[in-house]
Amino acid sequence: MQYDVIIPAAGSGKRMGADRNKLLLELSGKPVLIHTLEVFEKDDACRRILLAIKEEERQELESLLHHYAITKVTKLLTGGSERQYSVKSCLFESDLSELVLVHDGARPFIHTETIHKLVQQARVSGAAVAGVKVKDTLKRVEGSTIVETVDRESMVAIQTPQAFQTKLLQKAHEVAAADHFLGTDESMLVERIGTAVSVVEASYDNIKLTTPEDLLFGEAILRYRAQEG
Ligand SMILES: Nc1ccn([C@@H]2O[C@H](COP(=O)(O)OP(=O)(O)OP(=O)(O)O)[C@@H](O)[C@H]2O)c(=O)n1
Ligand SMILES: C[C@](O)(CO)[C@H](O)COP(=O)(O)O
Repeated sequence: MQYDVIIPAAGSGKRMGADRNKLLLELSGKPVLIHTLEVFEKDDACRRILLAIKEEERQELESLLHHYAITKVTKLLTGGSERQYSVKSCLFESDLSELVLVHDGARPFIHTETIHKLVQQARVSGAAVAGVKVKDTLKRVEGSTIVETVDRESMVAIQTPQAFQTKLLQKAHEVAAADHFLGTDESMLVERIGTAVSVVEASYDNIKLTTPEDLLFGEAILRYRAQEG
């Protein structure tokens, strides 16, 4: 089944501590965002990519898209001050596919296999998100004091992509806006309107490049994949 993907890329990367949007930093000589876009460019099931950007980066991004022959980005939309607003800026475009994925520009290592599992699941149940089992022991704290140990068997660490029937995600965003609710992912918005969201097991290497050491992990993932072919 074909899908459209919304890629929020309008952040500033404060936790990365670089002097520019972290998506423009290079991994193995190529901007992070291009690594992410290439996954969807190569996936035949992806019909088009809607990119939320910062206006001041429009020119630079347009020339990168041209240079790396990314043809599926049909529109660069102006993002917002929060990730949720950036996603929303793309979500009400005309002629969206029945199924829409949201994927962070900052997660360049997503596997096509995971994308297809999500599409398949969302087609059946309406909403499916990528996640992995938690590996660490989890504790709830107050200040620096442990209050309890959380049962990790029932915990997953949620990633993107997150796949939804488009009308469902549009409704979830409209309700969130009316309630002035701000979430850290799309699933939260869908959960709060009472729709069940399925989790599809993804990969530990689908990391989000967030803090400086993630760039080292990212280089290692690319080296490993190059060796593996
Ligand atoms: N106002 C925002 C904030 C974030 N994003 C995007 O959402 C994704 C995930 O966000 P995050 O990793 O938090 O990126 P930043 O907001 O850039 O990082 P930070 O919170 O450290 O500033 C990134 O692709 C980022 O570009 C966005 O489109 N618009
Ligand atoms: C959407 C997300 O990637 C799921 O793990 C994550 O919540 C985004 O985090 P952010 O740092 O709040 O943008």
